[in-house]
Amino acid sequence: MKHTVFVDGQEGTTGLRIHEYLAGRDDIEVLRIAPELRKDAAERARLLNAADVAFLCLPDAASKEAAAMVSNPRTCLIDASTAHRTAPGWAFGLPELCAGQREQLRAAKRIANPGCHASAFILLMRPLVDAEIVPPALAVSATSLTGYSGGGKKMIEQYEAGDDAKLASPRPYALGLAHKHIPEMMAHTGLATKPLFLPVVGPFYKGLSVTVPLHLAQLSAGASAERIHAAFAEHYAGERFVRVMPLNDAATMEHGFFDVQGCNDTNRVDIFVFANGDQVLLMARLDNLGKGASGAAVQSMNVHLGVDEGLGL
Ligand SMILES: NC(=O)C1=CN([C@@H]2O[C@H](COP(=O)(O)OP(=O)(O)OC[C@H]3O[C@@H](n4cnc5c(N)ncnc54)[C@H](OP(=O)(O)O)[C@@H]3O)[C@@H](O)[C@H]2O)C=CC1
Ligand SMILES: CC(=O)N[C@@H](CCC(=O)OP(=O)(O)O)C(=O)O
Repeated sequence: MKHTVFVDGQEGTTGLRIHEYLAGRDDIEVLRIAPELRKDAAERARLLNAADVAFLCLPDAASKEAAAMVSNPRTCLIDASTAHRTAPGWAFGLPELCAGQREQLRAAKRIANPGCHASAFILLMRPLVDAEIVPPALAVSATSLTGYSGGGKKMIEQYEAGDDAKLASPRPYALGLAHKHIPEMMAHTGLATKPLFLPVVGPFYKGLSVTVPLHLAQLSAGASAERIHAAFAEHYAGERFVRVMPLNDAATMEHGFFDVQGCNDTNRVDIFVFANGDQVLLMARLDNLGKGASGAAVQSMNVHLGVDEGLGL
């Protein structure tokens, strides 16, 4: 029997991408809302409760509203918004987070998909906190470079209108140092000090990389670039969607520039460690619409349904 799937927010950036991933799957029957009813509460509630899996690809407030509409105990919600990522009763949709995460996603009926910046940051920091290389109290800084599709339909329209010269250069934002991903970055890494996080949006459609600079002297005794790299290799051994690149990746070093778009059109995360003496640079890159959003949501659905985790990805 096919699993029924509904995407609430089917016309949005992440919703459309999820539909692309689901197209061609013969184990899934997609329920579609009539375009003129896509904001009609009663029709949304009917479809949410008819689905085995419902993706919420909505602004935070509408996601909370949708979650409150579900009374069918069989419906599994996978929320792409920020609304539930640290909420009690919601599992975090990052199968690679730690041992036991897949079992949680298999059992959960409420799954919160990680934010795009947060996915990359957490995948860098969690293994190092778990391996006791990064002390949980460490004050960490991170920068993220992201394509403009991360800002959804409105930002895409601004960039594609092509009439604002200011958009031609990279734009740092969240200068209030309170980006909405910080709570999940702390909750799912175990870092006790609020990271200083600076995102930068650039004039390209998609692709994202988070960079975390570290000084070995600030880390636990015995920390080295080799130990950091080994901790990643061990944590992600056997993970099909995480690729730990060689220490000081020769191809990137030779080229001299980092390719932020190198994971585009994949569900993959690439992890890099660059080091020189006491200084280490950690980088994780992903497609913000792939592993940063819609790909991750489909991956979590696959884990929940107990089918091949890479189906459709
Ligand atoms: N883009 C990205 O890279 C990522 C996005 N996310 C998150 O995923 C969620 C969706 O983002 P994204 O797809 O980019 O956003 P978009 O703005 O592209 O799409 C959101 C969609 O939701 C629709 N919508 C708004 N309110 C309602 C409502 N009350 N009922 C039904 N539909 C509604 C909008 O309708 P209309 O078309 O009329 O505007 C729009 O089609 C957000 O919470 C976002 O923060 C998460 C990770 C990455
Ligand atoms: C370029 C841009 O604006 N990106 C968005 C993040 C997109 C994302 O991951 O989204 P959610 O947490 O909303 O799900 C931002 O930084 O707010």
